[in-house]
Amino acid sequence: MSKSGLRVGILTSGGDCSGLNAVIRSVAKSLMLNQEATIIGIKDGFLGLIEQRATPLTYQDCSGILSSGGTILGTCNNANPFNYNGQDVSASVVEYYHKLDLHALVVIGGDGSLSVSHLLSKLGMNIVGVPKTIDNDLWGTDRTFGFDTATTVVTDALDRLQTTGQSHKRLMILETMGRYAGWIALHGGMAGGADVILLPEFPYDIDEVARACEKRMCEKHYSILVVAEGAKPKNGELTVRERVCTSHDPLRLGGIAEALKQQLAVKLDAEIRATTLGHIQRGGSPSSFDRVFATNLGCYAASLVAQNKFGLVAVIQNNQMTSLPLEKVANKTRLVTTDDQTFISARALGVSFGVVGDNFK
Ligand SMILES: Nc1ncnc2c1ncn2[C@@H]1O[C@H](COP(=O)(O)OP(=O)(O)O)[C@@H](O)[C@H]1O
Ligand SMILES: O=P(O)(O)OC[C@H]1O[C@](O)(COP(=O)(O)O)[C@@H](O)[C@@H]1O
Ligand SMILES: [Mg+2]
Repeated sequence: MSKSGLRVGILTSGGDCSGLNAVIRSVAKSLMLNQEATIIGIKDGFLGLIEQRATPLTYQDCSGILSSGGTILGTCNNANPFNYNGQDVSASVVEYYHKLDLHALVVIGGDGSLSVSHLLSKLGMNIVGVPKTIDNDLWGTDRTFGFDTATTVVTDALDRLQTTGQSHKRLMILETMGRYAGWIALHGGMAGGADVILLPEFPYDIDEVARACEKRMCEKHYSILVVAEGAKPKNGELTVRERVCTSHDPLRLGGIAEALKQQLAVKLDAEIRATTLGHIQRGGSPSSFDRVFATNLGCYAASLVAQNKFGLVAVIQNNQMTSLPLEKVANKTRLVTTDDQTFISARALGVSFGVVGDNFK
């Protein structure tokens, strides 16, 4: 046991993203170095708490992982302690937390995981949350780590699609992730110079999309369209890739790029190719921005633990680290709005969102 006797658990939950290991390293090293804490790694998110799988992390375990993608702890996006195969196993999760003799638990997760964390903290667990997701859709924080890396992947893909699209004079469609939020498509699309960006927040009019593509094809003989996986036509449905019935939100989105290609093919006299980036956006080494940001978040979360401040989420607001109560963040998401500066810039540059006039709603 460490001199201070402080025992802190850590877990990663929900879809992985680049920078998870940077947070684990930062939380663990700063608590070990400054509080002489013992760090207990919980395996596979909340599943590890349910199935009682945890192991101490040594300083060495947390070294050399800053640049690696994924999570050394594993993760899970369908293990809800309040509904695990139809049963509420939250009491045994709390019991296991006490059995591990934890002073606190750091949960690195997205909207779903932070909602679970809020419920567990109401049952007496000392929890500090660290927001993660490539989707950048968490309420209360200006951004999440993993997002910069994901948009960098989108940008690289668009640069590549541009050269091949230009050579063949084609309309190139790229589908990004993001669930019901358009942040990845908006930022990736802007960084990659897209002509048309379709977001979940603003259902598109297919004739307007066709008009915008045709205009660009006439002007420069090729065009780039970015579509978020959660985008849908006006009065239309989401495009669903699969259903994970054990998940709190069973829908897995995907396939809109191919669907759009079919819809546009009958309206345009142009060759069209569709690409879906998928999990490439989630994997691999974090960008330098995400490494530093994730490290800062981890250190801040560790400082909250050291000060016995629990039931909180470490966030960034106006470039300052601060914290918010879990209950404020739980069950909320942050979507693109028309007053977002990147959206405003896109409109000023003539990017089409497939919406007629100013009919954004
Ligand atoms: N609103 C919610 N209330 C309770 N549990 C939830 C809620 N949303 C998701 N969960 C559970 O939280 C875990 C992670 O959720 P998920 O949405 O996959 O990831 P993320 O934390 O990245 O949003 C899963 O075990 C899921 O069953
Ligand atoms: O890996 P899965 O289960 O296919 O889930 C895909 C979803 O996870 C994400 O990559 C990340 O979402 P979360 O951060 O909320 O887990 C979404 O963009 C995407 O819709
Ligand atoms: Mg989520």
